[in-house]
Amino acid sequence: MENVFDYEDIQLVPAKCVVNSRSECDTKVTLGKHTFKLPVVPANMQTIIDEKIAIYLAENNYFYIMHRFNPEKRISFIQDMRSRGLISSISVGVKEEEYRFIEQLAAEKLLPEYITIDIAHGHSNAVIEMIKHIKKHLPNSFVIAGNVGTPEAVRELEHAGADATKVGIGPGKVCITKIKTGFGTGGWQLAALRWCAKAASKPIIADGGIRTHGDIAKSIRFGATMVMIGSLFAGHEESPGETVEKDGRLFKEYFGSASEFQKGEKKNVEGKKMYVEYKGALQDTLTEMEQDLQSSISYAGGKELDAIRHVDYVVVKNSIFNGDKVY
Ligand SMILES: NC(=O)C1=CN([C@@H]2O[C@H](COP(=O)(O)OP(=O)(O)OC[C@H]3O[C@@H](n4cnc5c(N)ncnc54)[C@H](OP(=O)(O)O)[C@@H]3O)[C@@H](O)[C@H]2O)C=CC1
Ligand SMILES: Nc1nc2c(ncn2[C@@H]2O[C@H](COP(=O)(O)O)[C@@H](O)[C@H]2O)c(=O)[nH]1
Repeated sequence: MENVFDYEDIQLVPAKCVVNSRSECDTKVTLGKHTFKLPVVPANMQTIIDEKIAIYLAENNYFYIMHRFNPEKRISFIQDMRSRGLISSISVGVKEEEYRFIEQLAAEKLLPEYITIDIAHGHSNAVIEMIKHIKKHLPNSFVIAGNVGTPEAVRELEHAGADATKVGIGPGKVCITKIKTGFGTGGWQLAALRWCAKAASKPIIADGGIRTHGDIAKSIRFGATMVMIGSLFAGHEESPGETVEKDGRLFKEYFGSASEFQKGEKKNVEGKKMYVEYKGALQDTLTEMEQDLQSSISYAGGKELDAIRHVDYVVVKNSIFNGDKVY
């Protein structure tokens, strides 16, 4: 791999505007059989999403993926979503009990629309076997498999039956995989996304490393259909993490799914905890993301997300912020 770069090293080049107002630009995206308001999904982590947020997102036509860290609640979660007429989108791991869980869903005719196989090193036989198992028992569920960081992995998981792959090993804000193992796409996630997208024949979800709303547009330019985001969704009123007060300011916890706080033990720890300043209502962030993305589409010279995929870009190594901050 040559010419690696990350989000902060890239600027997209504006094209002639074809709208009179940014409100004319449409941020909708289709994944599988459903169309969603934004090409963005909050990370399937315990301090980012819970059942209440999942219901809110589904009711308001945003994509969501429920985490897998309360495995005993998944059946009732699917039943509840179904009784409300909402999409079910859950996560699974690859251990033996997860095979029985998939069989139980099939036996009870509980058919989630989306199932995400969520493990750290997704380029593995464990994931390939789980994709096949899900496709055998729940052939109509849309399977997202990850995480991976190479074209070989994308091709192998697609070949095994995955409907989408999730790209990103170690670029996350609470991730320490890159430090503890020396491996990953941290620092070159955007280039890894481009590399993987060139090999993909199905949608890619870019996962981790998004620090600004402009990074969503950049992900789409480099091949993502959808973008998974943790830290920007942490710290909201609705966020499940603990709230703490420090020097009169409110913060909420955000911890890694492979941290000791998630695992309850210090074994194979590859994640940490941080505190994120309280951000207010989740909907305000979603609305701002939509507006910023509408603006991105207008700069791309189009009316729909697809326009972003065709713009030129320049590499401006580490210089776009010039010391500026958004807030
Ligand atoms: N996107 C990212 O960069 C990363 C994300 N995470 C997140 O942390 C959570 C926990 O992940 P994970 O530890 O995979 O989940 P699990 O603890 O459920 O592990 C899944 C299975 O994969 C095995 N496994 C895990 N890592 C490796 C590896 N490097 N090589 C071989 N086998 C492995 C585990 O066995 P054993 O534990 O015995 O090895 C276990 O059998 C997930 O939500 C994941 O998304 C974690 C790290 C990186
Ligand atoms: N290496 C680790 N990665 C993790 C862990 N928990 C979650 N994640 C990944 O991070 C993204 C979110 O990234 P962000 O930059 O938007 O905050 C998430 O979707 C996972 O892929 C972990 O413990 N270790």
